[in-house]
Amino acid sequence: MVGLQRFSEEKALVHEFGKYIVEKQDSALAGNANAVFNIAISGGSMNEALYEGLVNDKEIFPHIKWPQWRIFFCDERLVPFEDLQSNYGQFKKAVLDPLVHEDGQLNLGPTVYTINESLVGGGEKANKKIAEEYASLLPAAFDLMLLGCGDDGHTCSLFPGVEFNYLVEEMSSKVLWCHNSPKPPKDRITFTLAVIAVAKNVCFLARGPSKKAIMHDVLIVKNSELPAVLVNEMVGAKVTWFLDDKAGALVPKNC
Ligand SMILES: O=C(O)[C@H](O)[C@@H](O)[C@H](O)[C@H](O)COP(=O)(O)O
Repeated sequence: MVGLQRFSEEKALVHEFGKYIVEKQDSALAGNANAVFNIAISGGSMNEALYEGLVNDKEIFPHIKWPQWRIFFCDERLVPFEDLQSNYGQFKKAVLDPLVHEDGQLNLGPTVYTINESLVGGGEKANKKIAEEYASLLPAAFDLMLLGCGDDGHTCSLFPGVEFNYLVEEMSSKVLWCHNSPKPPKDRITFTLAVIAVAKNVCFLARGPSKKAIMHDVLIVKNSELPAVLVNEMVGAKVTWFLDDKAGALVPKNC
């Protein structure tokens, strides 16, 4: 059974989302000054929530131990970092750049693990190498994984449909090259379910009316053809969903 947090106010949602992340940080770092917090993040609307809930929230910001953070991307588009489609590029603009001088001080940043940009555009062999190299950087288990859910039920770049079974069914590799993403760009890398399955905590964030139907399919119908449902089934009690009322309009509040 997954956890569900519901909000009618966006401000309350991002604040509680920030609090949840700090709680997971604190348990990862507890009692060990040399410990690190391994966190994996998704692209899209996640960036704005991370900025609002962590950097721009005056109550949360002082509790974040940025130098101990190790940040990875659950999926990445195989484009140069300055391309608007790059998840790292977007995260840098939305979170890392404002973080540097937030609160009138110099904040020593987290360590951020990107794909090897020098291999981008190198064709099939290079794309597979990007995935392999990225897999070799991953920790044995993430302390926290922050996921989004597309309107079609995809998460990371694990899409529903038989043509994507090669991604969803792979359990022996941690990161794969996705060569046929239905959302541009078609070339990406993605974590596999093998990485998600061993994460200590998994958190989904879904906001806005475009998520209404899919949230019903994921949380009520539990259609197991949807990758987001596979995550719920595999990770169970370690999963928490943060939903606003628009996304959760068809999900009863007490479910
Ligand atoms: O790179 C990506 O495309 C994302 O990592 C992807 O899995 C995202 O999380 C969902 O598409 C939801 O995105 P939104 O929250 O923007 O709807």
